[in-house]
Amino acid sequence: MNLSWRDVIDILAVATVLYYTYGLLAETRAMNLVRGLIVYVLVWFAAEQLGLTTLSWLLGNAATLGMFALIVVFQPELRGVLERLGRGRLRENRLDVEAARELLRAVERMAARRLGAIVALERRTPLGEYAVTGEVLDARVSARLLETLFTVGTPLHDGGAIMRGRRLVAAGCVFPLSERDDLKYLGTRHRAAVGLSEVSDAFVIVVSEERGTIRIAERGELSPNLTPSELKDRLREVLDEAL
Ligand SMILES: Nc1ncnc2c1ncn2[C@@H]1O[C@H](COP(=O)(O)OP(=O)(O)OP(=O)(O)O)[C@@H](O)[C@H]1O
Repeated sequence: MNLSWRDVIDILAVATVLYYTYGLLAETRAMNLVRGLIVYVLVWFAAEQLGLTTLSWLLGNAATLGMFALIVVFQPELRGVLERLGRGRLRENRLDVEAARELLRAVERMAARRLGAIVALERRTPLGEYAVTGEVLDARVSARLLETLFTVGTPLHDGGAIMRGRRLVAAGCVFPLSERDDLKYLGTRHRAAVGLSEVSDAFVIVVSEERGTIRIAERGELSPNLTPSELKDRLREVLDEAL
């Protein structure tokens, strides 16, 4: 078989598309779907090969209907992927050192003042669908801005804030609550932090109004109480640079 330069370009292009598609889907709920689809296709293929006509007819027709259902169910993810493609940014949003320092300063002060707060750092999973549940700000992050936003009695203090890189995207946002039974003893602020980290790869910082504690929710897990310097260490993982 002759391999022409066209084939080489073709193979490289397909590999690139698959690589970026994986990068976009990894850590989102769409990844479970991809695994499910692979099993579905394997069963369908086996049914065809074994001549199980009724089963393969059923799976074939269900697949056509299923495509429409998937577009409806995963509309937020699809929109997020297209938005990212449009912005030409397929990579993770990196926090910069300056924004991280401002964030740390704000969290430390809010914990000391017992201002309840919840700040989500967007990474690969787009959080645009949650940003629009609050007030879209698109402001440069500063400690004073964050502290002001979470001051009790102000219109935006209820709900969570979302950071994308060095920008404060929105505040007063409603995050999904975790349904985990073992977290039912927690209040809604902490359950919302865990809930958002279950459906995305966001790094969510929660300051408790009652206790003045700082905790992080990531990948569906809530950390124990952290000191500001422990939070700084954990932030390095998101930052990937010295703080
Ligand atoms: N779905 C949500 N998304 C974002 N923020 C939320 C959500 N639900 C509640 N909150 C925030 O949590 C606050 C209520 O916190 P609550 O006391 O129930 O929780 P908590 O986890 O015990 O927090 P704290 O320790 O600060 O009291 C609300 O005023 C609101 O600001």
